[in-house]
Amino acid sequence: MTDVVQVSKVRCFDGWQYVFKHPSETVGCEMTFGVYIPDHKQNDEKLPTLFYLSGLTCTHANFIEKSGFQRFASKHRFIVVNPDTSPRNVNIPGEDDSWDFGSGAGFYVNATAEPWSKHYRMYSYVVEELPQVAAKVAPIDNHKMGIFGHSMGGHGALVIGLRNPQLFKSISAFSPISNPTSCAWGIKALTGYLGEDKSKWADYDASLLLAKYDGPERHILADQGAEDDFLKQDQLRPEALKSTSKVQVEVRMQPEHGHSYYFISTFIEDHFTHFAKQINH
Ligand SMILES: N[C@@H](CCC(=O)N[C@@H](CSC=O)C(=O)NCC(=O)O)C(=O)O
Repeated sequence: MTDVVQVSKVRCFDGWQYVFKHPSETVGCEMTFGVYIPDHKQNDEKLPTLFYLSGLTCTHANFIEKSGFQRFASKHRFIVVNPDTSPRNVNIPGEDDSWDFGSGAGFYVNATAEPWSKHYRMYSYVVEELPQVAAKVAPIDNHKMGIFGHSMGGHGALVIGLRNPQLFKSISAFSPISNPTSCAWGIKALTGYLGEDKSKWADYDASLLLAKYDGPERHILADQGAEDDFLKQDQLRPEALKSTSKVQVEVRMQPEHGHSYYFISTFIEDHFTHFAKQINH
């Protein structure tokens, strides 16, 4: 028996877009996530799987409804799993007061500061619980998993991918918050969730993790819109993502593009091609 409940199922590009919900042990509330499953042989065939992390203010729905990813997931026969961006309705005073902190803004950290530490554990949710829960409803090949995301979710994908290279064989991002210890969004979130001691923040900063990464070689693809207002406000700082001997970081500055899902949908195909290359090379 499974405690995962199907919320919806829609036919899309030779596959099915599902939404599920389940009671999460990790974050202590009900969590909703999307799963796209392309048509495949029914007999025990496991499929490569991409996990997508969304940005500030998003639920599971933004990516499903706006990115057009299903066409390419179907073409490559990849499963795609995408969670919500935070716990919700957990009765923390002020949880719904900001668009860049609390609900819709979990920042993919395990909070240690009160009153957030009991529920705001999105790092462990994505790394430990979500792959297991999703595997109850989809034929995930857990040797061929990758992670990508947008903005706050791009930060989450970079951090989680770099810290868990055995789990996630591919990493890519759209307009990631690349250096959260040095931008306003990141400083607000890390102070609130982890406390004032900045030495505790480094494990959640991709640019700092890159400098000390010593795992298997990686090629990270990051697309960035050159006209993105958040880039101009210095929230994203892609220049902080430096290649190392172990990690080639390819930041593609895309002229005339902004931060929105119009930008994501324009380049989404390349992130599926990137994943295909990383798991097959
Ligand atoms: N406060 C604004 C801006 C919110 C916004 O732009 N969110 C982005 C992610 S920003 C970094 O994580 C987003 O993906 N929005 C969802 C969408 O569908 O575009 C606002 O509330 O509009």
